[in-house]
Amino acid sequence: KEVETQQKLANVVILATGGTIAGAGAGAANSATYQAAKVGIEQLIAGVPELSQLANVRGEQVMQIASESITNDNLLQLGRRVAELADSNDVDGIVITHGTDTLEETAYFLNLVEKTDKPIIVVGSMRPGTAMSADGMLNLYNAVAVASSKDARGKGVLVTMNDEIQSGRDVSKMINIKTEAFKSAWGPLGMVVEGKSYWFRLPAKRHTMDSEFDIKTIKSLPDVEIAYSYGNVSDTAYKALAQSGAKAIIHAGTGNGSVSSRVVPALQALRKDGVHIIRSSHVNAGGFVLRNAEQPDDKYDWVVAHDLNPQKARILAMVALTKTNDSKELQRMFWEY
Ligand SMILES: NC(=O)C[C@H](N)C(=O)O
Repeated sequence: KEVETQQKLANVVILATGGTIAGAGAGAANSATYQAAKVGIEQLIAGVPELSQLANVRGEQVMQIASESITNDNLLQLGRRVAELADSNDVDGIVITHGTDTLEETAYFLNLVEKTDKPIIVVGSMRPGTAMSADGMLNLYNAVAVASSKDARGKGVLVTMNDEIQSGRDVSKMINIKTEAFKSAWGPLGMVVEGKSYWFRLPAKRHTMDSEFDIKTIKSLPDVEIAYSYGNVSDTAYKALAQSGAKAIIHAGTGNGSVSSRVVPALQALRKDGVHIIRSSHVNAGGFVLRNAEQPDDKYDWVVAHDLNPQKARILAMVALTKTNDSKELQRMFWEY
């Protein structure tokens, strides 16, 4: 009987990358002072014995780092391993444990490049496992629950934090000191309660199976950098980034991606030199940048990031530039993904 139940359970692989979910502090009161990426995957799995009721779970330690230190090479390495597992007949779902600082970037990257409809869930925690009211155990339990559910197939890469199921494309870390840290301007897709998922909406943008990008054909990612805008901003950072070899610069703009008159001439000149200028917004709750609003993008041959925040715009720009160097194609991709 027990063997029968075991066989009926989905096979879920947990790929561990580090972060606070694998963090450890000196004492239970240390919810914010701790070291990330300390605890190994076997210990994480052993810490949530209830996982075995949800799925046949096995773990792999892909890397062990805090997510602010993730490089493009790390992204490619992780993406390739996810693709291998997704191709395997004995894997039904994949969970990635990840630091929360760049979790939204990795989730969006995988959402663009993984050609599978199997559930891929990225999860982290805001408190280390050693702290009182640590959130990692339940977040991980929820991630495995969603990864093993048939309902989660074909919905793109998902993020389970704070009981919510978020689209990896839309979600962003909005605050760094609360467990209710991850939000999307367009709302969560669903909720996980006691290991069961409840869905309310679907992603509208192209992803995974419907994406024109494929991790298997991406050899490397081009250099795309971000320059932050504010009152009295100068053009120094933009010029320096271009000089160091950036193929595109994401303008992390004020308001609806507005550009200071002190910076406009430099950006026009950089575009003439072949660097793509992509206007996004760093407003907190979610930007919304439209073409030719604020700046004449058609005239300057610039691209707008629409609702993608600067760090997500960087991810799409890197992936898009592996396919095209045409600004009109880039803009199409920014509308579609
Ligand atoms: N909460 C966290 O996971 C933060 C940590 N710095 C990381 O991203 O790895």
